[in-house]
Amino acid sequence: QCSPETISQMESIFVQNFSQNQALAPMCLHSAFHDCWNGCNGALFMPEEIDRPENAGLPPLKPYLMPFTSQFPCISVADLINSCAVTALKFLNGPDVPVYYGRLDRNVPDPTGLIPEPTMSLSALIAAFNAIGFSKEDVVTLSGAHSVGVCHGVPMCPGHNTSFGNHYYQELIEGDLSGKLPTDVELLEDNTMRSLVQQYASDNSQFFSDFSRVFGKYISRIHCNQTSTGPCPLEDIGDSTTSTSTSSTTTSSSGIPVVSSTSSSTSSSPIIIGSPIVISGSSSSSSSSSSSSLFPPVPPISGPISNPPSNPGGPIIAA
Ligand code: HEM
Ligand SMILES: [Ca+2]
Repeated sequence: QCSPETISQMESIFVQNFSQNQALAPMCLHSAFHDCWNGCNGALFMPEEIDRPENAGLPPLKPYLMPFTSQFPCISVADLINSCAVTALKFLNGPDVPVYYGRLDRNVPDPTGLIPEPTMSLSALIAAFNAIGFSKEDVVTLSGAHSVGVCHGVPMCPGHNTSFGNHYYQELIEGDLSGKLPTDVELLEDNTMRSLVQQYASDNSQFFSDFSRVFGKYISRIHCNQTSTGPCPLEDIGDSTTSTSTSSTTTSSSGIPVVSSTSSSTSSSPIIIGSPIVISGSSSSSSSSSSSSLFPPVPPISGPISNPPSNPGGPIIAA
């Protein structure tokens, strides 16, 4: 297990890299959502998992984060993902989220088809979260993560997507639906959920404290067969994931609909704006050939941003 000093060393590397590439911090936050759905176990980066359509947008994170495990052998992949996520949240001006270290990695991919699809109905979305112990209010809270980042290159909160905050809820209320997912817009369909959207829209500190609590709970979800000092709320699932959940529904892979205009019409085809893959030539520095993959080509956020992404030209991994 890493010392607090090592953890903070890692976090300062994250922060340095976040400021060099705008796409990175939202990706880290997104990755914790995906790794922890079936338990924070690092399996997200297994080859069988990362390339699944449900993980679209996340593959560039793997070659960025994995080298940390050789630089800092004390950290598990699962802890690395969560460390990056909570550091990202702070970097993006979001709240502090309690995080502990000591998760163990699992060498079996999680079942496919568990992560909620952006096209699912509100009732299916609520049911999916209920099944893992989260209320419909929690769905409203967690969805606020879409105040940052992009969906297939489209800013989720255009003009505001580099800062975590309640502008997401304000845009929903105001009917400014550009860049929103169908599941975002659906939060207005249910009275209870809509009133929480309204509360958050007018009270950022309530949003922050709820997000900190609910996301903190979410990233503490590990399996009980992992010897960890942290919370352990999930049942032991053993280590033989047979082909369970055959979930036929992996369809929407390439076609995630994003609400494109301020009207409520959804476009039937995916909107992919610009966002060319910029290869950050890891030009100079540290001889080793592997260093070129340390900072991967992550797509820049298109649309208005406060702070243009600069080409990092290679990783900054402090010795
Ligand atoms: C409620 C169900 C959710 C659905 C259906 C959903 C779906 C999606 C989709 C389709 C994307 C776009 C990925 C791409 O670029 O192709 C996305 C992005 C993102 N999601 Fe979610 N999400 C959900 C909940 C969450 C939660 C709970 C979090 C974290 C707390 C989260 C964090 C993010 C972030 C930060 C991004 C931006 C990623 C980036 O900029 O690279 N999402 N989500
Ligand atoms: Ca996982």
